[in-house]
Amino acid sequence: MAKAKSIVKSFNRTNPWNGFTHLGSLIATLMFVWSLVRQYRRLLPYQLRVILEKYCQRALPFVNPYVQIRFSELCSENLMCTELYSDIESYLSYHSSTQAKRLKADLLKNSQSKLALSVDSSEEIADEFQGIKLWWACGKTMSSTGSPSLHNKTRYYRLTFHKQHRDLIIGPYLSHVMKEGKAIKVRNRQRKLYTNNGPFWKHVVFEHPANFETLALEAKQKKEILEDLITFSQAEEYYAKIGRAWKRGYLLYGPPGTGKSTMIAAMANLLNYDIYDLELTSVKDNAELRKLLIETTSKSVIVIEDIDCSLDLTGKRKQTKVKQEVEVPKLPKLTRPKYLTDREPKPSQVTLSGLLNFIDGIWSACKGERLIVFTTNHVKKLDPALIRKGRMDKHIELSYCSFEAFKTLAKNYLMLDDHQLFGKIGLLMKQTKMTPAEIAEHLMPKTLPPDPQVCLNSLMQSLEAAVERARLKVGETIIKNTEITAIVEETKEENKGSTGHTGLQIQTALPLAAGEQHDKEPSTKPVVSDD
Ligand SMILES: Nc1ncnc2c1ncn2[C@@H]1O[C@H](COP(=O)(O)OP(=O)(O)OP(=O)(O)O)[C@@H](O)[C@H]1O
Ligand SMILES: [Mg+2]
Repeated sequence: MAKAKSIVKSFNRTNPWNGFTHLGSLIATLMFVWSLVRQYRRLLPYQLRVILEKYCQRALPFVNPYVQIRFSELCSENLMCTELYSDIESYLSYHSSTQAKRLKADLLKNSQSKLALSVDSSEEIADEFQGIKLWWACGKTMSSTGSPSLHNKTRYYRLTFHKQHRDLIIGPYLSHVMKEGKAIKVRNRQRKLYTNNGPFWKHVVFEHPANFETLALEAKQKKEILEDLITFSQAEEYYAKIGRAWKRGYLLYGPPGTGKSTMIAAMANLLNYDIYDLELTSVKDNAELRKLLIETTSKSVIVIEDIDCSLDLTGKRKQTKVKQEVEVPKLPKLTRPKYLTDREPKPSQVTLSGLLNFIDGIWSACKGERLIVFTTNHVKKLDPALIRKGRMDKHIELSYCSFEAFKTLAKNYLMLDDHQLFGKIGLLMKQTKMTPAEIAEHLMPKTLPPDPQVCLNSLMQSLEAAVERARLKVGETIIKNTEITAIVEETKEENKGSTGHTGLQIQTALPLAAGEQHDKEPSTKPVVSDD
């Protein structure tokens, strides 16, 4: 600096052209050193690099072609700083793991095995965007709070780039960093399973191993569901363009043990979503339901299992209420003190319209992607308004195990692609119905290492027994039907004898054969109706 001052002085006093020459050569030297520092900074020791950078920047404020932006971890006025800082942190952690020589390693929150790598404070990372080179470094500054009780050092990331790329870096590059950082965070986060205890959510780490590969389903159905889910998860812009909230409803229905809950876990694993398992019966009223649902985060599956059992959502709520009012005798107020009655579990006041409002109204206003999934064993019991398309966009029937689905289970459980018993098992499966859960239980190894023959034999015996039971049931049904037909004929004859014509039309509801549609109630009584 002293040399620069003397050059400026001599420039004023003596020959001006001489001074220009000196000043020019000094600037050229400094710029040369500066460009060397920038280019080979990673080869220099950290301390030397910091000193050189500091002096070069001081000496060349007016010719320095580089711009720097600092992103602090904490800003008192704008809490979004932390969010931005953490986006950059995940972006750099991901890129640094292949480039940086000095990294910090921490265990991921709530994880015993996953490592989170981040850039060490003395390390610098070069990045490239559309052919332009830029550099990231991190550091610490003393916080302005000065409070001894708080961490008084604030971490920051510093981005350096050439000033001619200012617009490109401030605009598209930083949005790219934020978007990718967020996506990396989502990929690496520990997913959670939330359950509600009254009006509050509690959570545990969600680590269900289910996936679509191991799910026993017909290939066509599996492909359709997978495509639907992936299309949904990638359609943020499309949903915005058509003016619809980014949400999708799935109704999974079918007999117990056909994989409804397993499919929900597979969906969450596929899309990297959290699960909110909503227990409607413990929600006091519609206001509490609203509160719970507003608290759910983006990228989540909101599940209401066995929706037909959760509440009376069949549209007959009023009827039931009136009946209850008649049946329950009112006790004098003094019989139970208030502190006791307050603690008694009260029946939920959540109504069908409350639930519908939530699906269509408030929830739609919440930003982010969400799936809502209802499951039921009795789809016919549900109010059509609840499951109409637009609310429950996709209805998926999970039914008894097909031979194709059985082969998936055999591969999962016994590592078998084929076996001599497969043919016979296939034939038996055509004659009876068994759920994947039942089949899986037979395929579960009884010894280690597993003996496929033992497991397949056990399955075959069970299938044969089921076929035999179904045959007997069909026999009983035929006998019963013959009896009913005889009674009907007799009644017809009697009516003819007394009136000369059939004044009543008699319909017979025949009993269902074994394995018929699950939610049809079998009835053996003849239904009589006036014509
Ligand atoms: N389609 C399937 N693919 C693979 N495994 C299945 C399938 N269906 C059932 N299982 C096995 O059976 C067990 C029970 O299945 P799951 O709990 O998903 O049935 P569900 O349809 O939810 O039954 P419920 O109606 O009683 O709730 C699971 O742990 C899983 O191992
Ligand atoms: Mg279930």
